[in-house]
Amino acid sequence: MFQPDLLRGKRILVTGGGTGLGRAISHRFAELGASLVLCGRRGEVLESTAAAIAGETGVPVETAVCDVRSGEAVDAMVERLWATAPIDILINNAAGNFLARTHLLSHRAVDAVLNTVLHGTAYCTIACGKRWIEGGRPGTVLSVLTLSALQGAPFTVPSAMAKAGVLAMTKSLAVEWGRHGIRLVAVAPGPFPTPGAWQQLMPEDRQTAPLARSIPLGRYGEHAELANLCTFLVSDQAGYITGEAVVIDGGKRHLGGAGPSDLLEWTDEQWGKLRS
Ligand SMILES: CCCCCCCCCCC/C=C/C(=O)SCCNC(=O)CCNC(=O)[C@H](O)C(C)(C)COP(=O)(O)OP(=O)(O)OC[C@H]1O[C@@H](n2cnc3c(N)ncnc32)[C@H](O)[C@@H]1OP(=O)(O)O
Ligand SMILES: NC(=O)C1=CN([C@@H]2O[C@H](COP(=O)(O)OP(=O)(O)OC[C@H]3O[C@@H](n4cnc5c(N)ncnc54)[C@H](OP(=O)(O)O)[C@@H]3O)[C@@H](O)[C@H]2O)C=CC1
Repeated sequence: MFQPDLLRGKRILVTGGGTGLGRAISHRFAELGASLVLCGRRGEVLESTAAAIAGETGVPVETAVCDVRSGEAVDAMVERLWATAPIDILINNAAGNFLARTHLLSHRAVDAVLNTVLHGTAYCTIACGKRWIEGGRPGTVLSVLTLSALQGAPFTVPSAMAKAGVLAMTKSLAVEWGRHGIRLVAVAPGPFPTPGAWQQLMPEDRQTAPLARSIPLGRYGEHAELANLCTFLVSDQAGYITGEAVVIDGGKRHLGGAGPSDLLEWTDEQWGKLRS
């Protein structure tokens, strides 16, 4: 589907690259020749993923233990990485989220999500952006949003707020940094099962709802589908796309326009009865 060397020569930093979607995206980048740096808080998780990806693809995979909630830690990580070679592409994927009734959230609970998703993304983006601009180098930032950035999401309000902020950053910096050859793009996925997201957001009680009610294509996303979209967006083939967020959700976002979703499961008999 892609040229096998599409990302050769690109050095890519993936936050949250040790697990879930970050891992799947990283794996695809490596298959296409990119060299990788995977960042996260847990060194052993990063090492295990890096070894697996390097073993399967033969490309170098570095790791960087860093809590993106700390601006100082992010600056130190990026400074250290740049000392070896500049990063060409940043993937803002690290996130925290949980289901909760918003009026009961403590300040620390709100901060745990906002600091990771909104502040962490800003710290990583600015740390790379300033080095690209000062060094006269082009760069690309891809941020992983959620559908909630576009349409809100009850019971995961700090995440929706933070991701909406990241979308605003994407559009704003596309304009401010465009003349430096820096592109900012985003993806807004619907549900893609991962252990991390399912543990936080899909308790057993929620897993019985029929998929067809909430996703027009009737299935969850596959990791490879998201990874391929990200690959295209960060590649030079997408060099004229900036400030955009691409939704990848099996049509979930448009369900509201289809009317009440229970109608999707009506039988011919039910429709016949209505007509008569
Ligand atoms: C077809 C049907 C569709 C259904 C939809 C399916 C889902 C679709 C996907 C939607 C989009 C997904 C977005 C995602 O981001 S998924 C990513 C999930 N991954 C993670 O969250 C991994 C990282 N997460 C964490 O590290 C933690 O969860 C946390 C964010 C909480 C941060 O951890 P940390 O160790 O720093 O924080 P603490 O545990 O010390 O907690 C800090 C305060 O937060 C309070 N807290 C924690 N959890 C909860 C909770 N569940 N409810 C309320 N409050 C919570 C905690 O008590 C601390 O506050 P206090 O000190 O005041 O007690
Ligand atoms: N799965 C889904 O259905 C959807 C996911 N998304 C988005 O996709 C991305 C990946 O989610 P997913 O793979 O499902 O979930 P995961 O829980 O697997 O991924 C979250 C990653 O972020 C890292 N991380 C969390 N907090 C920090 C921090 N403070 N500093 C550095 N790294 C951190 C975690 O590693 P560690 O704990 O070691 O730090 C982990 O690798 C997120 O941005 C999420 O919002 C969007 C829509 C749908």
